[in-house]
Amino acid sequence: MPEAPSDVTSVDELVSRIVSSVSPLADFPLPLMEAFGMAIAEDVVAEVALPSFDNSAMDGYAVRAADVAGATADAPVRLPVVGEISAGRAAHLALSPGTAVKIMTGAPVPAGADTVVPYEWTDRGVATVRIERGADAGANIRRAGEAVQAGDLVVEHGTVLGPRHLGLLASIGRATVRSRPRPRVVVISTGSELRDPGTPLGHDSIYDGNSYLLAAAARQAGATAYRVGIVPDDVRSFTEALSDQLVRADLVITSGGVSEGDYDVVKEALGGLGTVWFGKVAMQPGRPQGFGVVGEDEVPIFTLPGNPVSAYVSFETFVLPALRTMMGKSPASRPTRRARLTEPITSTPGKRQLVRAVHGADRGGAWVTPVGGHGSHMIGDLAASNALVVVPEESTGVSAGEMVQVLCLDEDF
Ligand SMILES: Nc1nc2c(c(=O)[nH]1)N[C@H]1C(S)=C(S)[C@@H](COP(=O)(O)OP(=O)(O)OC[C@H]3O[C@@H](n4cnc5c(N)ncnc54)[C@H](O)[C@@H]3O)O[C@H]1N2
Ligand code: MOO
Repeated sequence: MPEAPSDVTSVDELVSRIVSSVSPLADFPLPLMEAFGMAIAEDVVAEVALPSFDNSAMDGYAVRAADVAGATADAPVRLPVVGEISAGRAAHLALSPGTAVKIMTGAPVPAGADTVVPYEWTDRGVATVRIERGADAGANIRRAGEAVQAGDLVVEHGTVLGPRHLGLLASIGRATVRSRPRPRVVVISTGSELRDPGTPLGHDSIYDGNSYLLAAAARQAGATAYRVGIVPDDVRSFTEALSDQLVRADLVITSGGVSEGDYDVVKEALGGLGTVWFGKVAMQPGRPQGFGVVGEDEVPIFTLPGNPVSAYVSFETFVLPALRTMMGKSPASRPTRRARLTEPITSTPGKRQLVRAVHGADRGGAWVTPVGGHGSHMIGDLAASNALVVVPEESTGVSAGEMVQVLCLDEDF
């Protein structure tokens, strides 16, 4: 039966509430490697040109093109070698007409030279060199400013820094760049039935998979994750654990204890504060949700449902946009891609369904195949999937062969 609209919040409404209520973290200068994967919060203008001086592209001899013009194996040119310049050990040499200077790749071209003859065209002579082929003026010389000019805008505000950006920033001499830091995310699992992996299980206990699932998802999103682990279904223990953790948190994620049970500790502990909303979202899985702020610093908190698939899908739908907003990354939510559905999906109208699936591509284009069943405890299916098919709220089902919207979970964006 479709939900009564007054009872439930739509996914889009909650996402936009979340995105508009979290703020980007303050930016500050970060050492380059710490800024890897983060959005830069400044426009970077090169203060130096690259290359910063004319330099050789080859190991060989710096000469004047006119002096070697017409050289052949049968009619070689012989020039005295008057010096040697290697990269990083360059004397200020000037080349006189009719002479050669040995030069290594990257070394500054001496004044007076206008070309470099590679070793391969010579006898590699030390005192004199026999040159068997001429070189055009300008050949094998990398000109100052050819790669980047001083004053060029090299990295734009908002760019997510990857290896190539870091290489360029270091090359123009930047040791730090203004960037927003990684949000510090604290992950707390609630449930008296939970045990740590590696410890014995009782007949009614289960291992805490969620804190690993969620901490890893937070890390994959670019955050620093602190996995606090298990807190039992006891309001005092939960409140203590939460207030202990708030000092190091930019964002808190809890799992479990938010539905209608008699021991739903998260709801009980936070429900009275008035700063955390609890409700139902028109989404499957991930119906019970909570979002708000806690503590003096008003740290955003997401109280995700305990079923593992629900917790993960809720992270993807609600926490990821918040983290990306904090990091200054855009878009906040993962963009969907279109793919051809290979098997039918049934759906009840009134809620958005996010179906675990495997996504791939062949010569016919992108395809997506649902994995497993609907149950939000089916973690095996979750691990076997790499995508979620988004079945819209109004849909009554999708037939095989139709095009659908897909979230590709392991793709960077
Ligand atoms: N009467 C109702 N019952 C339930 C409703 C409802 O509307 N009315 N909603 C169901 C839905 S949908 C979900 S989702 C769950 C959410 O429950 P909670 O968030 O309160 O979570 P728990 O009850 O604590 O646990 C649910 C389930 O997940 C397992 N779990 C919990 N934590 C972990 C963990 N860290 N690692 C692995 N598995 C975990 C737990 O053992 C339970 O099996 O509520 C439904 N009930
Ligand atoms: O919504 Mo619960 O998240 O169906 O399993």
